[in-house]
Amino acid sequence: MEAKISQSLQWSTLIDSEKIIRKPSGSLRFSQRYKGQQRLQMAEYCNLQSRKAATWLHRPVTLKVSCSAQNIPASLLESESFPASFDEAMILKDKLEEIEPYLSGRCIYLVGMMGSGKTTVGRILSEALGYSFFDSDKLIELAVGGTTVAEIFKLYGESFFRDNETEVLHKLSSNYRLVVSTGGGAVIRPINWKYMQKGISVWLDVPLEVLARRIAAVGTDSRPLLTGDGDAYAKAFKRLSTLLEERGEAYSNANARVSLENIADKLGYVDVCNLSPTVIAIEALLQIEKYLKK
Ligand SMILES: Nc1ncnc2c1ncn2[C@@H]1O[C@H](COP(=O)(O)OP(=O)(O)O)[C@@H](O)[C@H]1O
Ligand SMILES: O=C(O)C1=C[C@@H](OP(=O)(O)O)[C@@H](O)[C@H](O)C1
Repeated sequence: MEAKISQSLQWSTLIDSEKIIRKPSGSLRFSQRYKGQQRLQMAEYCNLQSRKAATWLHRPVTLKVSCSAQNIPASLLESESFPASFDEAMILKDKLEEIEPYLSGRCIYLVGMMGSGKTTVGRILSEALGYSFFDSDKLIELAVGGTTVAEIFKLYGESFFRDNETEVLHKLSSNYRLVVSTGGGAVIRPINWKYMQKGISVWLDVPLEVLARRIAAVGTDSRPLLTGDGDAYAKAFKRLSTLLEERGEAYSNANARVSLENIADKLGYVDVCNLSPTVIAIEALLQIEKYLKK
């Protein structure tokens, strides 16, 4: 595992606050899981960061979302905050500074299965970039007079929902500096890709068991394609696996892929559930950078 991490120097920049504790003296204490070469890489990285950001306080950092965009109702501008650890937020900002000039204001579209974290990670990215955040489902709900996604499916059917989804993506595509969390099924229509191609698409690739666990935890009421009787986890898992079979190829059209399994592997984690949304956002930026430099 250590060999893998030392091979990938860029991963020394992914620092989990659970593993590194900053002492009041400014020195760093590592958990038992970090050894040898890994510790050296992280210490180097942290020292560099400390010099760069000497005025930062050692406390959780809240990245605030700031929003404004053309043709989009003010009521839909998101204002939620998401707390990140000091180290994670610092690394995210640092990476952003590097790649922002190459983005040239292009929108970022997050695609992926239901529960993959498009909304959670999207908010973090938008806030750090100073971009506006939009959840396409919310825009569809507004377009249908405030009707929820679940009600739209029930009252008008899926194809009506999909037509509205396409229309929303069309409208969004004329904007700049947006991060958009798309619905899990947006990838199935080629026309939607045509609109998303004006920006950069990022696939959040999350193992099925994790998706099912997250969805079972919050319930399936707001996700009409997953509703039904029985155990919430088993039901979500079964339905999601069918959907993933149908859509797997479509997701891989995205410009960048963020695989939680790859991140966990590179960081030496056994369980992908230990990956914070900010760490996932950092990996998204690394993959966007890779795409931009191709
Ligand atoms: N990295 C993460 N670790 C733990 N829980 C997460 C993570 N990312 C998202 N979640 C949780 O999973 C659920 C679905 O996330 P969400 O961002 O709404 O996904 P999507 O927009 O892709 O449907 C939410 O309850 C959210 O809090
Ligand atoms: O996968 C899908 O087909 C859907 C995903 C949902 O969005 P999230 O991915 O944000 O849950 C929502 O658009 C609708 O329930 C259909």
